[in-house]
Amino acid sequence: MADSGRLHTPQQALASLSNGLAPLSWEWVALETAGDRVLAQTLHARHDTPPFDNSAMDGYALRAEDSGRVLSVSQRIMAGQQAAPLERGTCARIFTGAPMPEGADSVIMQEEVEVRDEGVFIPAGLKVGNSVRLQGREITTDEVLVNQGTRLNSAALGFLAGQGFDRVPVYRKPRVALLFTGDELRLPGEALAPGQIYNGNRFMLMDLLPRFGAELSLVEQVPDTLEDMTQALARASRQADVIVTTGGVSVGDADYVRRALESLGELDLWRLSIRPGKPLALGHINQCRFVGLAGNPVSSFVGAWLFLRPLLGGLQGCDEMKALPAVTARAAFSTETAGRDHYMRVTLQWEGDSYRADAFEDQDSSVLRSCVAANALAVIKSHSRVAPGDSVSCLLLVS
Ligand SMILES: Nc1nc2c(c(=O)[nH]1)N[C@H]1C(S)=C(S)[C@@H](COP(=O)(O)OP(=O)(O)OC[C@H]3O[C@@H](n4cnc5c(N)ncnc54)[C@H](O)[C@@H]3O)O[C@H]1N2
Ligand code: MOO
Repeated sequence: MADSGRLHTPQQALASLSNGLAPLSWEWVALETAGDRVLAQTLHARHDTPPFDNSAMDGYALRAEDSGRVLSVSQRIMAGQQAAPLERGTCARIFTGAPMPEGADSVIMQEEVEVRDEGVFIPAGLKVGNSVRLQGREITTDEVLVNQGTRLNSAALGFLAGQGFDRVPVYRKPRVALLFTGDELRLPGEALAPGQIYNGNRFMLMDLLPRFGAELSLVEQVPDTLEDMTQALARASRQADVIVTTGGVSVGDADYVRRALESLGELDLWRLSIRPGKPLALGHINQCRFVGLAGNPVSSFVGAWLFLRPLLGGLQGCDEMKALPAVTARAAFSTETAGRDHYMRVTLQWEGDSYRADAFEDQDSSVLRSCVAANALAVIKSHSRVAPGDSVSCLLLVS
């Protein structure tokens, strides 16, 4: 049972989440579907890249020692063609990416030569290796290509394709059950009765969690009773790796989530010294992890970035997702914090030599509008003051 009297630090929450955290099983997937997946094995180069010496320019291939003379053109080599050995005392017309003919050791680009009736005049002083991309320049056979634990970005996909990989071993996506509490919630498209609101968190989290690698296995609205919540958690824990709830983790009369969790598994930690998102609850039901996000939309949004991203990253074997990248910016706002660290939603703009951080004026945890233009969270420590121009640390919201 978690100590309900004190507030925990975000570091304690992250430590609790990383307890026993290990990647799930892995699978082969087609390269075209592997974007943002995490590599489950280190891959090695199958061949040299580039696989043959080739020209970096459109021009003429020759022996550098022949420069300073007029050379006749003995062959023409396009990319994709095979070259014949270069005849002595001649040059070859060559194009970017075309294989170097055996015997040639340099390329001169066409803008630098003079084409005459009797041949091509090559100015003197050409250096061996000029404008030649040597075989294996990028990588050689058996060298490490991409390390296990790398999240495959677009460049990695192109690089792997360049090595002929058409499928790759990646960690399985964590299955996430997303449960919403709050009898006041309706779906867009339905009419609102007095007192009701639309379930914004549903759309926010259904978009955000897959960006962190989640596969949503269940998305459900749970009626605000202890029995319904207990049944929903039990069902979800049998099919998901992670259960995420929003709302119902504070101290209100309808806040059943913690009690339901404790009847089935364990509450590991509750309540953080942060704003927004104080009532965050962490726990588990058998092997299934539980993250209870506070219901206020901004609390859910910030909690997902700070805690679900590293958890889902850990389940996918991705160290890079342990922490958000940080930059220092100049505040374009003033604020004063009380007893909790404040994660303010800010818009960073590069101003030539530094970042400027603008904060949406209303930073209340119910105002999701404050997140719409935000690309970072400025972390303002408890009991501190920030004035315009002060340096603030900002966590970048990159998924
Ligand atoms: N007496 C106290 N009251 C509250 C405390 C406290 O310490 N003592 N903490 C406050 C803080 S801080 C937060 S944050 C909220 C979080 O409470 P819950 O996690 O129990 O969330 P709910 O009460 O269910 O909802 C809060 C708020 O958010 C709206 N909501 C909920 N779900 C959604 C959704 N899916 N989409 C859009 N909006 C949603 C809900 O209608 C409420 O307005 O508790 C404070 N209270
Ligand atoms: O912890 Mo709450 O999100 O500050 O309103």
